[in-house]
Order: sequence, then structure tokens, then C-alpha cells
Amino acid sequence: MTDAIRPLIAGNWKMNGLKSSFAEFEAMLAGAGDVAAKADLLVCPPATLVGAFADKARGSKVAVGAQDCHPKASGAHTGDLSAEMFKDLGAVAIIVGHSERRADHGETDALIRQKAEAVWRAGLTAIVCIGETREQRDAGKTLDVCGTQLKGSLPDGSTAANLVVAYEPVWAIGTGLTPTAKDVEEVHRFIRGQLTDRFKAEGNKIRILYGGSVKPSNAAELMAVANVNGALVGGASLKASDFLAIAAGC
Ligand SMILES: O=C[C@H](O)COP(=O)(O)O
Repeated sequence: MTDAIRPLIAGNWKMNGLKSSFAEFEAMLAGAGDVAAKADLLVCPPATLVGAFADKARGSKVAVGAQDCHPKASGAHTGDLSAEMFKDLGAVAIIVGHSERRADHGETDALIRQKAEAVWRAGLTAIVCIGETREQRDAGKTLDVCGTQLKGSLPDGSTAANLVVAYEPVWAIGTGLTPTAKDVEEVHRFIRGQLTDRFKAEGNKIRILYGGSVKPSNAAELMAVANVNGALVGGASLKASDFLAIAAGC
């Protein structure tokens, strides 16, 4: 980690976890003290577990977040959940614009921007995800794609307190593949430039996470790349020992 920004290791449990997963989360809480000196820790379980996890984590070194929200605070939106509801449960952050939601639900940059604004309305931090597909990378469009997503998805008024950007190459998610450190450095440098162009000095303080097949074995190398201020971890965040080992690599 070359930057002065305190790293954030965020776990995205995606559509995984039942009440029986509680023990794994308790193991994370039990082991978090050792790594919390190095990094902030956040776990985003499925919506069904946010309340129970937040209750359990109160006063601990692990914060709890959610994985998506509706742009509105309340209303006739069957099956949807608002940022205010997650705040009520004790969440401090919400992931928006994950590529799985962009792909599975056709979410656009404009909608993701509205969701990020909804997260702010509730007083929480938005973790906005961007990243290119394999085809886009092979076509040399990675920076164009990320630039367009950043421009469209980030609301005006982004600060280090209300925004985290997560760069997740779609082809690296859940595949065991990762970009080279040089490729990660190039994209994170580009993102930093976009953030400072738009948000001036504040853009230098906003955390930029890398996500996509982060594991204990590659975390230290990835976290050492310039402008990588932590990780958004999927599969490896389901296991306390792996999640904490990744944080220890900061
Ligand atoms: O949100 C997390 C990412 O999609 C990364 O998932 P992964 O660590 O399982 O590749």
C-alpha cells in the first residue's frame, strides 16, 4: 500500500448465506482485532442477514453493509428495499452498480447514480462498482468503458466519506483470473485522474478498491499497487480465515 489512505477490505457475500452462516461471521468478529489496525473491515451479507449481522457486530471492528437498494425511500415497489431500511438495520454502506446487477437486471449508469444518491440520502456510503468485460478489454476499450461508467454512475458531490469506487474487471470475478499488477495500476491511475479532475482535492482521498478473484495468496501483491486502497472480495469473504488473511495483506 503506497497511499496514505486507510485501506478498506469489503466482503460481498452476494446471494450466499443462511442463518447457519452466523458462526462464520462470528469468527470474523473474533479475529478482526488483529487486522483492524491495518484496514477497515466491512461485510455485506444478503439483505436477509444484514440486521442480525449488524446487531452482532455493534461495537466490533467489523462494519456491515448491503448489496443494493432501490432509489426511492419507500413506496409501492414490491420486493425492493431502500437505503433507509438498511440504515435502520445498522448498515453503514451499500454496494451499487455491481456488474452482476448491471448484467442480471439491466442496470444503467443513470440508475446506479440514482441509487448512489439514495445511499447518501440515508446518510450511508455508496460503493460504486465499475469494470470492463473480457471483450471490452481485448478491444482495448478498458479505460473508455471505466471512464463512461464513472462519469455516468458517480453523483456530483462525491467525497471520501460518502463514496468508495470499486474497480472490478468482469472477467476476473469468480474466475480465479486477475489482471497483472501493471494492468491494475494503469486502471487505478486512470480512475484517480478522473476523480481528481471532477472532485478536485477530494478525489485524491476517495478509496479505490480492486475486486475480482482476490485471495489470501494474491492480496498483498494487489494491495501494494499504487492507488489500490483496498479490495472488494466475493468468494473469499465467505470464509473468516480467508477474509482476515486478505486484510492482513494490506
Ligand atoms: O464483489 C465482489 C466481486 O464481484 C469479486 O468476486 P470474487 O472475489 O468472487 O471474484
